[in-house]
Amino acid sequence: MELLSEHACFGGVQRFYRHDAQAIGLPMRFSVFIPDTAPGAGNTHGKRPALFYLAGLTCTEETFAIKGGAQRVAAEEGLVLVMPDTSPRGANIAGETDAWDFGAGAGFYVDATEAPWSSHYRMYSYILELRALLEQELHLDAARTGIFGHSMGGHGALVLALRNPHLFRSVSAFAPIAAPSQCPWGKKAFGGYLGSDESSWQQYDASALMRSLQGQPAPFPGGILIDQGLADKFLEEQLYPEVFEAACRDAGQPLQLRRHAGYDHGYYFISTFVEEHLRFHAGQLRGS
Ligand SMILES: N[C@@H](CCC(=O)N[C@@H](CSC=O)C(=O)NCC(=O)O)C(=O)O
Repeated sequence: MELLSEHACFGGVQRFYRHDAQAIGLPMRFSVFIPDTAPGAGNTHGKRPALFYLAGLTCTEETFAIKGGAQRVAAEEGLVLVMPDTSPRGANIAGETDAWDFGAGAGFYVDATEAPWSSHYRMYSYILELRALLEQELHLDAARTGIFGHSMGGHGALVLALRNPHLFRSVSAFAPIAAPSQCPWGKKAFGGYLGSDESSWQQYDASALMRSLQGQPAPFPGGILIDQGLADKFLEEQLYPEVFEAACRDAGQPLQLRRHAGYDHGYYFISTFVEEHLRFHAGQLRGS
């Protein structure tokens, strides 16, 4: 891991790194907030609880660090924040930067199976690789790691958590793309990255995954938290929180889906409710 820059922040440090990502086959950037750099500070047996944040379309490893306003509460709760980039960069695939909702900045946290994307666009595996890397390098506590995200990153967080509840103990989202197989963003991304066989899309669709869990114990008995603004211009066409809500109800998965009048899709909305997400995760991760 190459440290690119670091900045003192709320008694801890906000860092930016680059590393060679095996899943991607290219260098990737990510940022971390470490609440206290003293060895063993504020954590158990020298291991730090951590929270991954997956950002949305057009974002980078900087977006949440700059706009989310999360570091003060993360410092109070002793949580490491991990903020990966949202796609491979510099894959040099024709058309990669033609659209803001597909290609660069729009990796959708899936492992592409369709050429030419399949050579580098493997963001699902990349997040798991980064988690394992930082467990070693930053002494993250494997047993106390949570995940959250926004929009495309909310979709990624829900999918990564639902498929790996043994790796992520808590999950929440802001305005997630909750049923991507059914919306234009998801159809475009899944069609391009995974091909036209929609059965292969279901493994990356949080609502489909939740439906498949009916009859099994709820993977997150402490609940899933979702905040959604009602003035969000993408709500009706792209997000479908009600589909995920119904799937949770049918599967017996506790869900707090909070609908907020007047809030849109952007970082003013996220920064308003981010403290409650951090406290929610800290509470879940503190349990045994
Ligand atoms: N360029 C788009 C708007 C793109 C956008 O709103 N991106 C969101 C995530 S959307 C789903 O993943 C975002 O987080 N943007 C970063 C920010 O700083 O707000 C358009 O023209 O509408």
